[in-house]
Amino acid sequence: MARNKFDQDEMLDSPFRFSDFKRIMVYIKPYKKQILLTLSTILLANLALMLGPYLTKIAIDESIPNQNYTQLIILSCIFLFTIVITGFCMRYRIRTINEMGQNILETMRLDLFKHLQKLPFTYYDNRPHGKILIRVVNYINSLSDLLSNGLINLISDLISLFVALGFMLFIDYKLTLYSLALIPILMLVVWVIKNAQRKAFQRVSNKQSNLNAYIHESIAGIKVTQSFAREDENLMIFDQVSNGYRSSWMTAMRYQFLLWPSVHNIATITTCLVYYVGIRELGVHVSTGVLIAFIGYIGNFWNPIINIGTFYNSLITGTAYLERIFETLDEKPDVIDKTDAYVLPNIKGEVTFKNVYFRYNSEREVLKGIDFTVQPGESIALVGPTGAGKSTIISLLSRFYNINEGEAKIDGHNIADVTLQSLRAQMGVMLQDTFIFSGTIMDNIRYGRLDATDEEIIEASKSVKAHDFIAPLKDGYYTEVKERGSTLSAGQRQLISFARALLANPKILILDEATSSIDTNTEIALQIGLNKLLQGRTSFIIAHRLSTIKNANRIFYIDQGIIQEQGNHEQLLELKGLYYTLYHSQFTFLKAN
Ligand SMILES: Nc1ncnc2c1ncn2[C@@H]1O[C@H](COP(=O)(O)OP(=O)(O)OP(=O)(O)O)[C@@H](O)[C@H]1O
Repeated sequence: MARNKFDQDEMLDSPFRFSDFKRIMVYIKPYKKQILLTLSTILLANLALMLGPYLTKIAIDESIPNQNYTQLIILSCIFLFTIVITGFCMRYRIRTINEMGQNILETMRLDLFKHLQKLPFTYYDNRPHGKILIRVVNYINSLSDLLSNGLINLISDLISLFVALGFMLFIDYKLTLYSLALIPILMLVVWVIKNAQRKAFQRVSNKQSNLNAYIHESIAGIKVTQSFAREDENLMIFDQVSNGYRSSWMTAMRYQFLLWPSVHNIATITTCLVYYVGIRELGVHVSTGVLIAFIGYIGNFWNPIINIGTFYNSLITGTAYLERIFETLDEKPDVIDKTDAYVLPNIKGEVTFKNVYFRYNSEREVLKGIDFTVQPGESIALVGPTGAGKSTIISLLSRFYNINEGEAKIDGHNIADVTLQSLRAQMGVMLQDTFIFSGTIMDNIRYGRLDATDEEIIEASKSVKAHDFIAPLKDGYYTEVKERGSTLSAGQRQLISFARALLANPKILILDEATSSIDTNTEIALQIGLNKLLQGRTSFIIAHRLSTIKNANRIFYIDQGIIQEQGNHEQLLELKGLYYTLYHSQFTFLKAN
């Protein structure tokens, strides 16, 4: 899959089908009891509310003409009682519905986050992170109304509608038929605009996602933007993306507002029709009380229909978000445990790659037949030009991606056959882009081994020379660092990640450009600690600095996805091949500087 960009609409893998509402039921099911209870209170409130016009009819047609004041007082008391009941029911309903809605959203958000944590690197490689973020935060929040109020309101409105209809039929069935005369027209309007409205909201969700992706990317790259004074250019791009969102929204609203006036106009025309017929028949077939009560019921009949129209609109909007949420949940993690995966026993650290081929996407082979065996405790330096495939080799060893052909084994266990957890738990990995999380320095080092004591953390930090800069800080190891470690220098971030990788006491240590931003003096000191630490561990070190490379037991010179040369420093120099050229070009460069 080609990488999606902020200005590219995402294609939907499978559009939302209305049968997918069954999936939502999974989230709603645990609240069956609350829903039933809420619906009962709604029914009670409706019955109480509907009694009002009927009481008015009795008062007008019987109590007032007969001057029956006792009956009038009783009717007033019953009316008052119905108002109190309605009030209590409404209060219960609002509280329960909101609580339930938020619980449903929380579960959904949790499921989504849980799933995102399992998705492979390829998923994140292929789309802007802003487009993932918007699904967990905005899209889920946008469903709030639909899943809480929306659904209950729909049922409640349907109840109101049928209760009102029942009362209307009971009072005068002819007037009731007049009230329903224009319903088919309303249904026709909904049917005609349905598809266009749905497409319009899919577009809105896409444009909103694009906007989010651009904002996310712009914030992440703000330092580069300001360094290159690209603000005006970026503002123009932002304006375009934002304008795309605005116009998609306006189009969607146009469809939405087609429905609203249709419902309102039909409601008004129907009420006029009932007035017209009612007044014409007044005194013949229809009494004043019946007409007044009927007009009351017409309101109670059309209000739910108007509300259902609103629900329908939010359903269409919500569907555009739901299909994106379900799409993410349906994304199959391809790097997963096999059904019969077993726990990798404690390893010694022998690593074998057998004829490994790999490509990130179908276009180009990045590794072409990588073959090697590394003995436990051996340290391997991977060198070679940029883009040669060095990081890819170590990504495969941690099984961040699945190998396309060939196999990788640790102590004879194929890494594809063991559980990911047991595999990764025995490796200390320090990737090229060191990541620092918000929290204290202590939290950051402890990240990979939560049960590590403070002493162990300090010891690991001392080994990698991180202690030297942490100790003098005002709060030492408890110094708060910001997200991505923006308050630390690049070298300091590397030292923290280094300590983090070591703390796990791994049998296999993977260091990708671990020391590239560390000054030479610190690196020399670090090297002494590192040599000690590497003893008894298998290590793969990607480095461009010769000092780090020279100390390795073996050096693999990688180019174009192939191990072109291997051996120790002296052997490779004697070979007078690619490594020799690299060494001499660096050496000459260093001397010249
Ligand atoms: N996530 C990815 N998706 C697609 N292609 C990738 C991805 N990561 C790397 N590549 C491509 O694979 C090739 C090998 O990349 P790799 O990162 O392994 O190189 P490297 O030898 O570690 O380079 P460097 O020394 O610059 O870090 C490169 O051509 C790169 O463009």
